[in-house]
Amino acid sequence: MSSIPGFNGGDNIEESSSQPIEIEIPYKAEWRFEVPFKTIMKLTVLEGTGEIFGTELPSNVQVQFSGVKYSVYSPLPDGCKISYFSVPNKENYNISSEDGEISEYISEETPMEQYLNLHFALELYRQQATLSNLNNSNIDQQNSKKLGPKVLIVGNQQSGKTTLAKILSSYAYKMDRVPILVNLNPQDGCFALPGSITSTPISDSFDLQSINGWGSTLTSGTTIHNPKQPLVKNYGFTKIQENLELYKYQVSKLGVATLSRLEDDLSIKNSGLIIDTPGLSSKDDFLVIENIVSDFEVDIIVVIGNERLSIDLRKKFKHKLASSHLEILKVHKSGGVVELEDSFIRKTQEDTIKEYFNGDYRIPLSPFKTEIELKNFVFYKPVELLEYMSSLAFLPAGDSFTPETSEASEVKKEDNALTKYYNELTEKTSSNLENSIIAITQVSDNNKSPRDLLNTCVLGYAHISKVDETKGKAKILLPFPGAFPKNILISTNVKYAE
Ligand SMILES: Nc1ncnc2c1ncn2[C@@H]1O[C@H](COP(=O)(O)OP(=O)(O)OP(=O)(O)O)[C@@H](O)[C@H]1O
Repeated sequence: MSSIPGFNGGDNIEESSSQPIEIEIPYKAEWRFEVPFKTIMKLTVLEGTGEIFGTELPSNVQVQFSGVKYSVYSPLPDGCKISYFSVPNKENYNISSEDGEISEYISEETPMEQYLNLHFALELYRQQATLSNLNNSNIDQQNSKKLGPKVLIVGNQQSGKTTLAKILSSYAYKMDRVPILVNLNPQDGCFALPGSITSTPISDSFDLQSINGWGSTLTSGTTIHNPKQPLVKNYGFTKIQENLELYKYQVSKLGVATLSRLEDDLSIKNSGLIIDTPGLSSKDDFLVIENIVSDFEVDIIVVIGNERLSIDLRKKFKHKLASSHLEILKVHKSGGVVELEDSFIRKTQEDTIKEYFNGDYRIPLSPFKTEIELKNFVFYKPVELLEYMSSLAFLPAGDSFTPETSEASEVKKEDNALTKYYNELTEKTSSNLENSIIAITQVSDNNKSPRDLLNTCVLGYAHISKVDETKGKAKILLPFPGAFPKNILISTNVKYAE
């Protein structure tokens, strides 16, 4: 690994841009680089073709990155020549835990060819689906696959799952497909904010320069890239263990909605799904994997670099494998995958939230600040399951088994349906609300049906920056101007300070 000559550590921030460096990336090799948050790398492809996780970089156009660990792959025999230099990122210059140097190296050992072969195998299934949907009346209904492949990517934490999901969806898009990318890792904000799970038809290339490299969300104003229309379910935490029941519930609802989206649109139907997951690799996680397989009618599981997991999954799903309802494939983990520190993940989450409200250097947005009267709004909060379990421990023995008459018990059952998922916030205090990301649901605030609240999608997000308990008011930030909808709001456990 080398560092950039000429980068002087910030003694003179204004003048410390480095000398440009040119790199020749040989055919089928990748140039891996890490840019700290306190540095901006400005990169230009001078000759040939270079792609970052399947998305081609424009030729002779400068792009910039900060706080990323990426690689430029050279897919064509002409190779790829790039030039880059760095400047300090003044916004992040005070991060003391990292040094400002870019690290980089060229690797010829990359699994990209294997990933490309996997893409072509998936493309064959897409062609079959396309053909069978063209001739739908004449073909043997039983044997023809009418949907594109529904691919689930699993593996250890930080094994390159998201990267593979990016590569497969980018390559599919390049072949004029519109796969739905499903993100089931609430740690990432994929066309939404962290704390959500999403499914998004990919009808455009990813915007590499945006945070996480996905692209714009549906916020205000025009955007450089065609904004995607994600289906967003709120989970409210960034780790699935915090309320596994709520997570599984939301995954299953997202599955239903995604499969019906698939049926609605022929090009999506032919293209199928690519599902990214959080690290699910131990036997305890098998139930979650099993749920996802059935919720999304998965027909291909791709295991990244974990032989034991792929063997265990084969045992688990032996009936589905025997009846050809499922295939399990194993691919190599890339040597370029980096283990991310918690502080890096947290900073990326903060930047995702910031970009949602404020845009980026290309299109700055002007978020809308307003004040609301708390008593006019209904807030719920996702339950931390551990908290819920300990509250149950205080119940007098036998209470929950008291028999009840049918009508009253139905009403109670409906009320109870929510208790392990969401609680209504009766005290709208600063400790409950300040610095929280608020998910705006589609449910109007006079609808108190627990099921509707559980089944709703997220319309958008707001941020509460200040709560004045004495006045009963809160300062709120919205990505768009206009009246704040009187819908039920969910105060998530995702925190952000402006
Ligand atoms: N070939 C590569 N070269 C350089 N960096 C890479 C490469 N592949 C992946 N990375 C980086 O490694 C980090 C981890 O990869 P990724 O997010 O794909 O893993 P993951 O399995 O999805 O992680 P998680 O379990 O946290 O969801 C990311 O910052 C990613 O950009």
